[in-house]
Amino acid sequence: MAFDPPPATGAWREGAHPGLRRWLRSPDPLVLESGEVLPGFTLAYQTWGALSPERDNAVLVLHALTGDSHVTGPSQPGHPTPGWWRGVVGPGRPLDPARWFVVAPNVLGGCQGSTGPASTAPDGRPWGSRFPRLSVRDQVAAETALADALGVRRWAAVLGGSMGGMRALEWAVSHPDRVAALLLLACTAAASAEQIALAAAQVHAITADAGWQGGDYHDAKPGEGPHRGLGVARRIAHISYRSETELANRFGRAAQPGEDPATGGRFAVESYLDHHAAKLVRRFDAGSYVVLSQAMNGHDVGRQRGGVAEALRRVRARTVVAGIDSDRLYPLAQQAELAEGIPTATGLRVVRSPYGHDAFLIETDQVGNLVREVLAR
Ligand SMILES: CC(=O)SCCNC(=O)CCNC(=O)[C@H](O)C(C)(C)COP(=O)(O)OP(=O)(O)OC[C@H]1O[C@@H](n2cnc3c(N)ncnc32)[C@H](O)[C@@H]1OP(=O)(O)O
Ligand SMILES: N[C@@H](CCO)C(=O)O
Repeated sequence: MAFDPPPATGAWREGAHPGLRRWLRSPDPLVLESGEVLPGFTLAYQTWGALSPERDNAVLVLHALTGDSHVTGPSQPGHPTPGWWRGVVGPGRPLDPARWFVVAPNVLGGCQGSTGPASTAPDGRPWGSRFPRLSVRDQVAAETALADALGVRRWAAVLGGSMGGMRALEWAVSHPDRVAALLLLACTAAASAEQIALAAAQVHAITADAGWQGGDYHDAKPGEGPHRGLGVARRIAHISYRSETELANRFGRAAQPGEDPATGGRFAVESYLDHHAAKLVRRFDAGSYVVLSQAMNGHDVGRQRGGVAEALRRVRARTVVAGIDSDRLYPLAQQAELAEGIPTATGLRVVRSPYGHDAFLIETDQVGNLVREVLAR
């Protein structure tokens, strides 16, 4: 991918990729929940603002499945999409870098600078199929190392939506003393049967593509990787990210202009999904998609902690939990469970939107108000 991690060395190393990304390489082996060991790892990250002398203004922003460290600002070299929360983070916005030190890492297992299946293993070849299975806890363990390296003892707030919300929750449960405030958006305490099923179907779409080559396609010529499978996965996923009502109102049974479904042409909604599939295939690694999907499927904050209710009781952060009224992928009942189970939660906030799960990226006014609420001391 565009930002392959630097080679391992015996010490912490820090540097910058082209564009705005920085990276930090841990020399320490990361013992994973599975018992496997990752021999050192790199996390790419971006920051905005400066850490205060008291070190009390750091905010960790955690991205969703196909997001990355580029939270705000225009597109940058090697990355075609502008910041995914540009309406929330920036001068004059709810998370203003004049006041807050905003830190956004690319998740472990990702493909925008952090160690993942497309990265180079110590033997000089891509990890590919040899990349170990990760859990959300492993990803947070890597982020803990980043916090230590940046000198952040306690986050003023940890914010996350969807997969980012899983990591935010895991931070607050595994390190209650390191998270002062918490925003959990459109996420869950444990992946449900339906979420696992949908993600598993997406993983099968990728691994059934001949271009997958057992996961060892990273040296293949351009166009010979599992791009068709990744495109099918994105189509399935994108349907779940939007609401039935939105799709009905927006596209209905309309044909794509210039095409006739009766003679082999596409419906407009098909063309829309084709567009999103093509966009993702251009910017995302299929191996990362599989690793991250499996990590989300394994998410259960109560595992080996006496169950979800017991785990949620560990949280000490001032917590705002919010869901989206039209989210069919992460339905409101899941956020209600979080709001009821976290002793320091202020109840359940509901984002009103026709857009479904993706509203956590689209409804920036409502999300911005939630961020303000979390940051108010
Ligand atoms: C937390 C994270 O970081 S997650 C990462 C977030 N970013 C992404 O996932 C990028 C992919 N995009 C998305 O998921 C969503 O589009 C969002 C949430 C970012 C934005 O949603 P919206 O603003 O509602 O965009 P929408 O889903 O309507 O898509 C608009 C695109 O569809 C295209 N489109 C609309 N109708 C059609 C059609 N009939 N045929 C083909 N394309 C179509 C538009 O031209 C537009 O293209 P562009 O994005 O290349 O300019
Ligand atoms: N559109 C988001 C939804 C998943 O939360 C993404 O691609 O990451």
